[in-house]
Amino acid sequence: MIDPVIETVERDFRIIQDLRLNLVAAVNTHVHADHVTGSGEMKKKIPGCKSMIAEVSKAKADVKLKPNDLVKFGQFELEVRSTPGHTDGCVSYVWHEKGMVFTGDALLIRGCGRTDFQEGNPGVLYDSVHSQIFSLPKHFIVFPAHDYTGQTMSTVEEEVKFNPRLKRSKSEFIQIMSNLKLPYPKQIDKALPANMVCGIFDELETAAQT
Ligand SMILES: N[C@@H](CCC(=O)N[C@@H](CSS)C(=O)NCC(=O)O)C(=O)O
Ligand SMILES: [Fe+2]
Repeated sequence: MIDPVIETVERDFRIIQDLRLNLVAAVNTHVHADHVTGSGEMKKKIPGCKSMIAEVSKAKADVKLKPNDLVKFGQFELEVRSTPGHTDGCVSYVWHEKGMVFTGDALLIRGCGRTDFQEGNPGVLYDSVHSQIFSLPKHFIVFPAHDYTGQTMSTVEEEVKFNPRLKRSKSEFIQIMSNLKLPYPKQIDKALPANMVCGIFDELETAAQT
């Protein structure tokens, strides 16, 4: 499961049970700022499920991923590609056999992750997306972490052609990203510390007491 969300853990757990699946991993694309990860709660429900996130993020997890690592599940595997720029620890997961890429907040549909907090850097993000995602075969399906218009997927070809930010030159992109003036995510103050400890609030309390 990629980027589980704490509020939907019960729902997702029921689906996993209905389908008689064995969840081997709760993998995160980055330390999210707008919601708390469900990785820790899912691990409590499914012993053996391992939480994963990029080592660079410095967040707690069972498996700290490095670029080019392979996340294996059943007969399949996801390739970990480092795509910093929204945060330093952002990764995208490429499922080569199925022609899919899970881009987190690095590449959104006709957009991209903001670069005005955490370790945001528009130049770095531009290079990440162009070198690690736009270099994939054009038919690969793009699944981002968010969409604010109800869309769920795109393709590499569509984003190369139509992404209004990333189809431009690097200097134009940096200019656009520096002038977005977006409001801060509502949950940021709660989400960032919680996501450093797998979304488990008990761990936060323990850390505060020591
Ligand atoms: N309104 C939402 C937060 C919206 C937001 O800032 N989204 C982030 C991704 S979550 S870190 C983003 O990068 N947006 C890019 C954009 O162009 O909108 C909330 O309050 O949670
Ligand atoms: Fe994010």
